This record gives sequence, C-alpha cells and structure tokens, in this order.
Amino acid sequence: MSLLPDISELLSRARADMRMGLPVVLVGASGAVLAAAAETLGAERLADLRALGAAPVIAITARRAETLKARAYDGDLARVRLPAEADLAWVTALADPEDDLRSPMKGPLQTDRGGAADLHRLAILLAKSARLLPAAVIVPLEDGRKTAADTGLTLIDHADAAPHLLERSLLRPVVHARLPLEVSEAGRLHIYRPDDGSEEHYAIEIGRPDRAQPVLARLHSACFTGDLLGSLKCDCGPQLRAALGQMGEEGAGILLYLNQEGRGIGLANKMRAYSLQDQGFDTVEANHRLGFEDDERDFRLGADLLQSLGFASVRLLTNNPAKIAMMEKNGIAVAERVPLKVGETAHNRAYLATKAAKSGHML
Ligand SMILES: Nc1nc2c(ncn2[C@@H]2O[C@H](COP(=O)(O)OP(=O)(O)OP(=O)(O)O)[C@@H](O)[C@H]2O)c(=O)[nH]1
Ligand SMILES: [Zn+2]
Repeated sequence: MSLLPDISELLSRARADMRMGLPVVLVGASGAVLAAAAETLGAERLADLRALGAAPVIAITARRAETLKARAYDGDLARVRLPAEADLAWVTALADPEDDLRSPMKGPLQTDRGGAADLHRLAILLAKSARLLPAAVIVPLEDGRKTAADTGLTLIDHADAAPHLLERSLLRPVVHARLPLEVSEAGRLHIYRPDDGSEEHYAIEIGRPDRAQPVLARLHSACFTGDLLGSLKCDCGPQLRAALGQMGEEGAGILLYLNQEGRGIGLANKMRAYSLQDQGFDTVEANHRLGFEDDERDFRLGADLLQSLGFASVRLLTNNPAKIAMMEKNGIAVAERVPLKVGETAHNRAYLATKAAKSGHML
C-alpha cells in the first residue's frame, strides 16, 4: 500500500530516532536486534535495554577499536561486550575519544568473535548518516517483528535496506531564483532536495555558462566555521570567496555548495575533532580516533548535480585529486584543474601540510 513508508523513508525515520536517543529494531538473516546510538542513549533506556536479559554489545568501527586496543574480529568493526558493572559514562567513554588521554579506559576490552555482524554494521552506518558518533549499543531480540509491533519502534529489514545503504539518493530540483551577488549581479541559486530526507544541497550559477563548453566549477563542502565565522583553522572561507570571485570575473561558473560539513561527519563531530587537535592530533588522526575514515564525503552528489544542470565537462577549481577522480568516474570530464590556493594562516599551515602529506592534496 502506497500510504505505508517505503524503505528509504524508514531509514530516514531510523536516523531521526537515533538522533533522539530512541532505539530501532533491525532484522536480518542472522536474527534481530535493538540498536541505539551510543551518543544519544539515556541512562534509563540503557537500563531498559539491559533488562531485556540478553547481553548487550557496543558496535564500534575498527578505527575506534584501534585507539582503544580492542580486537576488531569483524574486520571493519568490533563488537565490544558491555561489562555488568558498566554505566552510561562507560558507554560514552567508549564512543567518544574526548577523555582518552586524561582517563584511558581500563582494558582489556572483550570483543565478540564469530557470529554475524551485519546488523551491527547497519547500526553504525545509521549512526554515521545521522551525523552521530559511529557507535551503537546492540541487544539481541528473540522476535524483532513482534518487538517492533508491540513498541511502535521503527523496524528496518536488512535485506530491504542493503541496496540503499551504499547508493546515494536521487537529488530533485526544488526551486531556483535570481540572486544578485557582490561578485556578479547575474547570480542564481538552485536548491536540490534528496529523496531520503537528508540534507539539501545547493548550486550557485554565475552568468549563463555555455553547456557545450567546460564550465569553471567548484565543489565546495560546507564549513560553518570557515564559511561563516572566518575561522583561521582552515582555508574554506577564502576558497569559497575566491572561487565565486573568479567566476564573477570570467562572467560564468557554477559553485556547488554540498552540505557535507566536516568532510561528511557533521559539525558536532568536527568540533570533537578540533578538540582532539588541541590535544595534539592532526586532522586525519582526529577523524580516526573518533571512529571515522579520513574523508566521509560522497562526491558523486557533485557529479549528479552537474549532470542535472546540463554540464558534462568542467574546469575544476581544486587541489584535491580525489575530487577529480570522482568526477571522471561519474561521467563528468575534467578538462582542466584550476588551482585554488588562498587563505593560508599561521593556524592552518599544519592542517594544509597534513592534507598534502596524507590526503594527496596538491600544494
Ligand atoms: N573532519 C574534519 N573536517 C574538516 C576539518 N577542517 C576542515 N574540515 C572540513 O573539510 C571540508 C573542506 O575540505 P578540504 O579538505 O579543506 O578541501 P577539499 O574540499 O578536500 O579540497 P579542495 O578542493 O582542494 O579545497 C569542509 O567540509 C570542512 O568543514 C577537520 O579538521 N576535520
Ligand atoms: Zn573549513
């Protein structure tokens, strides 16, 4: 029946539930579990999860497990057993590296080996896509469908969800309107909305670029601190303004503003990463200690937007070779790379050097 939510709508609901601290029911070939994001779980709900009787584990990524010296038998993730005496603060400390140095967790941590981890993997993916710390408390259930029916909690079937997890959602054009800008009076803002209830993305068109020629283009990732506040820790604000400025001078260009704050980990997690950087870790190490990969962005969205706007070829303003590779792989020809070097400060020199050394950015 079309009035019932489809799997993409259920996944969106599950993300919202996790952000609120509500558990979700996950079912699959290997059984059924209740999964709650470690970051938002309350003490009362943790007690309720324990009261179900089955032993809870906390699913964390292999990146986080490495910092905690926990064995990740599942390869990309570890299932850490929740000790009988562990309270909510213990769960928080496992998920959040903030106090790793000040008060290291007392090990050794016991992790599960053998058995399926597909539902644990799904829970971590959901937490990541909800822009929460990638850690989830998991409790096995006898009958997941019955629990969902009895409680009204969101039910996700792994088999239905799997095809959606690695695919990006279709971006639909919502509206576009004239937007005169300092750099060009011939500005136009296009709003795109994904089908799956996640963040909207924007395209700023300068002039009326010829669709038959490579367009001067910039894929900009949202950076609240740099774009709006003038943060000295990165080069995003100056890059944003320089890209728009060059498009204004040339009279044509397209800037995609992708809402993938913090290289796709969200602003709260980026601030956690900044706090770790103040403890001496670089930008890549900080992401890993939080349990993330170096870069969690999906640049395919940029290629989708360009195609939707009628472009097949770009002169790409970037220093990031990964962006060029992703464009080419997803049907957008990169006719030229246009370097974009602005905004180096005493505060971001080390950050820029790390990106060059570890992420292959061109200096
Ligand atoms: N996780 C994390 N994200 C950061 C940090 N500093 C900046 N960002 C985010 O990084 C994104 C910008 O990416 P950059 O790596 O600076 O540049 P790029 O887009 O990969 O490459 P260019 O096209 O050459 O600018 C924005 O989403 C910022 O919010 C940090 O220390 N940690
Ligand atoms: Zn920035």
